[in-house]
Amino acid sequence: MERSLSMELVRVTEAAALASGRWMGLGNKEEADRAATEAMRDVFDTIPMKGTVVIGEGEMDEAPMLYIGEKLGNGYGPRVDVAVDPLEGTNIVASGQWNALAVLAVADHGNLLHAPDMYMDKIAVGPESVGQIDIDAPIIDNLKAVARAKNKDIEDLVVTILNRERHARIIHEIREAGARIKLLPDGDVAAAVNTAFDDTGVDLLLGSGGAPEGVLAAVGLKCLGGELQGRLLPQNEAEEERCRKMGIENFNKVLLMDDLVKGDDCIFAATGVTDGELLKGVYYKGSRATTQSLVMRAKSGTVRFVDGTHSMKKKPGLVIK
Ligand SMILES: O=P(O)(O)OC[C@H]1O[C@](O)(COP(=O)(O)O)[C@@H](O)[C@@H]1O
Repeated sequence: MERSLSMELVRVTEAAALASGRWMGLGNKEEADRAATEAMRDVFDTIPMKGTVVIGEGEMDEAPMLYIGEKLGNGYGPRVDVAVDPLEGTNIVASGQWNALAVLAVADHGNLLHAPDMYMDKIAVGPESVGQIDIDAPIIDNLKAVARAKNKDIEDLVVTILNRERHARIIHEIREAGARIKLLPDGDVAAAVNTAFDDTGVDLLLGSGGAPEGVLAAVGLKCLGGELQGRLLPQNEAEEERCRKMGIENFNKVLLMDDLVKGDDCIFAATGVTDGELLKGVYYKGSRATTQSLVMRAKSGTVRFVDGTHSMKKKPGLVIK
């Protein structure tokens, strides 16, 4: 993949963030998501690539755009697989909370896990703790290993986990071990990526969230030299069947980094929609708006933060609401 593709792709997440940020706090997650999806779709067609959506807004009959199998790009660049979440954290935007992102990942054709839309158990850490975690080990062992790797006491660690009833046992075990916790209302892609940045103050992500989000986070962590381990959690026979349809026979298998995204020819791009620990959200002032994005390429290991100032007058399609 050409390295210039990363800078092109950040325009896609910027557009989705600019469109959906307008819906912050308005209590309408569907419209916020629709705005992000339409804006993302429009810009994709200007990007020099032959892309196919492998993680998107749903199957062809469920989603009008960015559906699995949809072709993206202007047809002239590399053949790539694309994972998108135009608005990661629809409820976050609707209620004006933290860490909503417009996010995508691109990898060489055939290199992204075609993760079905179901839960995935996850453990994610930044570079210092790579090789130290084990999704099958007791929580306390993982906490001890990460504390050792980061030269911290367990009491110094901060674990992020979605604030869900299904996580009651894990939360109890983390508290028993003495580590601190950040309970998230939503948004475990940002939370996973945050583990790779000291400034965010977050050491580990634990618990289950969306499987598509797990693949997106794995690409982000691959670019940052971190690690995510996952395991699909089909809840019923229909979900097991969906795994098989996506080519996943052994859904109990622990998914390691190379199962989630093969090789290192992959790009991750995200733009903040609402403020987060890592990225600022969209700010509007008159006819201008500012964005902050993160764009990274695993092959080169380059991590870029991109601040954008946009003239909304020149992007009339984005003055949505
Ligand atoms: O809300 P659930 O069912 O626990 O699902 C968790 C998933 O939902 C999210 O919090 C937000 O997803 P949406 O943007 O689709 O609302 C993800 O970050 C996370 O992986």
